Amino acid sequence: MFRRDHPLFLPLVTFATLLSGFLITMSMFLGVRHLEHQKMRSDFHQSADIHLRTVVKGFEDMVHDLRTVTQLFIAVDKPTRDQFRVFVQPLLQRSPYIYALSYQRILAPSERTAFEAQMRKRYPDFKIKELDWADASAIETEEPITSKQLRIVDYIEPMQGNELAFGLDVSNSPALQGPTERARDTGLPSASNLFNVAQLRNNRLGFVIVMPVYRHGAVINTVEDRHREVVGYTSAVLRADQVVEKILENEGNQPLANVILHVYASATPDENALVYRSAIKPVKMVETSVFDHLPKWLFQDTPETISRTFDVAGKEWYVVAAIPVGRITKNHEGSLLVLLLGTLLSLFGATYVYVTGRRSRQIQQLVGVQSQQVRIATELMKEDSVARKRAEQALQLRERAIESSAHAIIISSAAAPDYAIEYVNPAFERITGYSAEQVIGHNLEILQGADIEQIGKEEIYSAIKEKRTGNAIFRSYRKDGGLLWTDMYIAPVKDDFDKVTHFVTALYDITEMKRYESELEHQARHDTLTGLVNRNVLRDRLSQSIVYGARYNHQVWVLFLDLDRFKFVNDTLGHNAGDQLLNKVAALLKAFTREFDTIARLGGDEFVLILPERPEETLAVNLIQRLMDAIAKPLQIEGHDFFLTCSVGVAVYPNDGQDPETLLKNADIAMYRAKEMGSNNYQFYTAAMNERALERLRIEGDLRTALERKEFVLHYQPQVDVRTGRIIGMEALIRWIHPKFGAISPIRFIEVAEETGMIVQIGAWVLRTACEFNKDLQRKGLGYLRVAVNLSVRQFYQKDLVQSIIKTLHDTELTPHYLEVELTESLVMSDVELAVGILKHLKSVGVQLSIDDFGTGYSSLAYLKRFPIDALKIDQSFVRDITNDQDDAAIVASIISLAHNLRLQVIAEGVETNEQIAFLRRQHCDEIQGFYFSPPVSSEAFEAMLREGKML
Ligand SMILES: Nc1nc2c(ncn2[C@@H]2O[C@@H]3COP(=O)(O)O[C@H]4[C@@H](O)[C@H](n5cnc6c(=O)[nH]c(N)nc65)O[C@@H]4COP(=O)(O)O[C@H]3[C@H]2O)c(=O)[nH]1
Repeated sequence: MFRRDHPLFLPLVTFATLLSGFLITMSMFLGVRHLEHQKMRSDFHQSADIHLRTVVKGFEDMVHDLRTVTQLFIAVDKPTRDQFRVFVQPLLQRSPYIYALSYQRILAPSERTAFEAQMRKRYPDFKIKELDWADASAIETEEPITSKQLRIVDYIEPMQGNELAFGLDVSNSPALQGPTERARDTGLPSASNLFNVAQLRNNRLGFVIVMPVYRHGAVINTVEDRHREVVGYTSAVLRADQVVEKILENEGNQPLANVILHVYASATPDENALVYRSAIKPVKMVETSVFDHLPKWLFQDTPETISRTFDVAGKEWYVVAAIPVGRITKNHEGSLLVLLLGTLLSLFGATYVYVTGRRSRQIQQLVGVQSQQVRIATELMKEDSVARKRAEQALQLRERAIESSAHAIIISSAAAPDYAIEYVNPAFERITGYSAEQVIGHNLEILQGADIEQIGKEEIYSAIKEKRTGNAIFRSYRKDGGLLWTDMYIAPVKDDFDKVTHFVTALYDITEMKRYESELEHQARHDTLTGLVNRNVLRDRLSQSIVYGARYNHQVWVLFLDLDRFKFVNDTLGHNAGDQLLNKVAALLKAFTREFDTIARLGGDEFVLILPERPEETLAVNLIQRLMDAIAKPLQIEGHDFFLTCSVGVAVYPNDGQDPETLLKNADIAMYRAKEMGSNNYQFYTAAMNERALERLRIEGDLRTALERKEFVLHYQPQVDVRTGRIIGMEALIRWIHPKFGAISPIRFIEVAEETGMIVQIGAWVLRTACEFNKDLQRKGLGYLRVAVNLSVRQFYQKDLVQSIIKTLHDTELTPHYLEVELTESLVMSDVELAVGILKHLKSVGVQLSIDDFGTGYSSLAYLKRFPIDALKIDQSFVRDITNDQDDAAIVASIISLAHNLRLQVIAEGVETNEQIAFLRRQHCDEIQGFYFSPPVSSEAFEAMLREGKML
């Protein structure tokens, strides 16, 4: 077009250099930027998904809690106010986002007066309240507004903060009408819209979920049955402005910095129904701007959103997560660097071309002599070669950048049908294990091996065909056959004539991410320690078994299995040993069950088995016994022999429940009953157990404060020397004087204290009080007696047991010799080596040691020799029949002679008659304790007995 000496030649060449430099830079910048954007999106989707799931799960748990409360009304006919309170308290603690749990009782107008009179017995000022629903804050008088059926908020917890709702007639509430009718007609939980809830002051918005309670035992088949039989509703009140925040807090999910979360109590994003917003700026759902016509990923500011609707007890809610608007530099350092370097190189190149061009022209003009042209030409050639060298260097730089990229980069020909690979970088060789020679000339499909049917293939082939960029995820395989998950990005490369000659492909190794993803999924369904399924899967499987059982008229057995004294293995040998034990039990259970049975671990030492009945295999009770026998076989852990037993509760579909929750709850109750019966036991669920379970709950709740409130006292039972007839010792026995239920036997609460760990404080109090009392008797000159104190399992394995006994003796100034520690036989036999060590330590302090309930456990006489003990206490079950059962008489006689051979003292417990004393005396028993001489008595009565010198 222009000759070299044309005035426009130089600017044009400079401009062309600059332009091509910019074009190359831009295309590299766009490519890298696209990859960065894809990564950012995938990170956002991952974290947003976690948040959305947490919110949805929180609402499901809330509905589940309400179902649990309703279960109380199904399980117990007309539960009392106190039962309700005890039952819901743990639920409220566990789910702090619930503002109140209540029971609304339906009353006919004629029952109103009687109901009020009944309530006044407990609440003297009680009146049914009516509310002007147009202005929820105004509570008005006792005159009824309507003569329709009433719905009174009868039980409500917690009372504090909900006083306004207590006794309120909610039958006229416009907000509750729809949900209540829906719940009544379906039997399912039903949520209201947002409205000004009465007890939430200052017109605060809230919503309520209600669930119907039908008459106990009613048969419900039709909607008419539901209308007739409904007697009330359970309900949960939630504060709109707190519920989501508390769910996130409760689940331990801190709001993520890179996600904005909005939750609406409506099916669409209605600002009036917005209940939660994690950032100040609202999320713009629709953005229209000039950028809409350009690819989205080019502009960082384009918001990403994920939204979904979910069900809250029959109401559709809407939740949206969005990515916050970020700085242009954030997450895009790579592309910006490419842009910067590219621009600099382009400018440098253009300047260089311009300067060299101008210089040569100047020379031309200056010399202007034909003869010098040769020299100038030579000069120019030299400079040209330098320029070429520089250009080569720039090219080498780019090549080196590709060579040192951490990700695999492949350049393949655009010629169909092979699209043969022409170049792979070292990262490709490292990631795939193929050398460049092994893949050059082949198609990229070499990486997929035989696994050719893959979803991403179509996208990549159409991108190649349409000559555009494409992205897909593939299961690829390394040369050694190992699975390699790859995220593949492909982009066309054009020549100077705009023709696509090659494709450049970037491969990201996402194997780790995929493994993590599948691990997460596995973890969500399995117990990490044992690999057994977890609670979520258990529910699904149980539902399936129930459907199967209903269709073929088969039973389904749900076994709730809890290991006895497992906590002590953990406490004494450490968690590692505990874990090994759980794994061994899991393996035992797996070996024991059939292919279609399900075994789940619920956490801790709790396992659940679902055993569906099959036509070829009916379920029989001896199955449970076999299972228990299998577990009872000795297990070797860290060189220790463990004799582990378990307690099993069984609930049977369809008799003991029709849904997974009820069956699991009832199997759990039955398991507790089995434990109460003395461990190593199984029990089938019966309706009566429910009452016991409630009582247990009550005891557990009150026991926490009993020590503070000084509700415990010690009674003392004398121990008498058979030869002299004198009192030589006493056993301290604890009594709980409950403010409401009166005296509660230790048999009923010691085990609960043991399980909850409260026994440690209670036991310390017993020890101190007994030592103080004994020292007091000595100071008063009433003799030097021995006081025996019972030690429970958990106390025995307590790390600082010996130190705390030494300290108590020191504080109370009692000589160690006058304290006797009683341990049960089964306690010391459970881990003989450990027990011998602790006993020796105790003995070194100077206290006396005795084995209680001797004869009931499985003592081996060989072991008995190794224990540094002073006395054996023969269990009262043998003593009871010594005068009329020859076997018992023989057992007692041999225990006495055995003990004497081992130089141990013998105390007979539960001695009630003169004949028994005569027998024991003949057998040379050393001491007796029992009602015949005296029952356990208060400290004052015991002191009086000593003063009057009572003798046998
Ligand atoms: N039928 C009959 N019974 C008699 C006779 N003489 C005494 N007894 C009762 O037999 C039990 C003896 O205590 P134990 O075997 O250690 O059994 C105790 C002990 O295992 C536990 N216990 C009591 N106090 C404590 C304590 O402070 N700490 C611990 N860890 N356990 C305690 O509770 C169990 C029951 O205690 P109690 O109800 O006080 O029951 C006491 C006592 O009242 C008799 O002639 N006939």
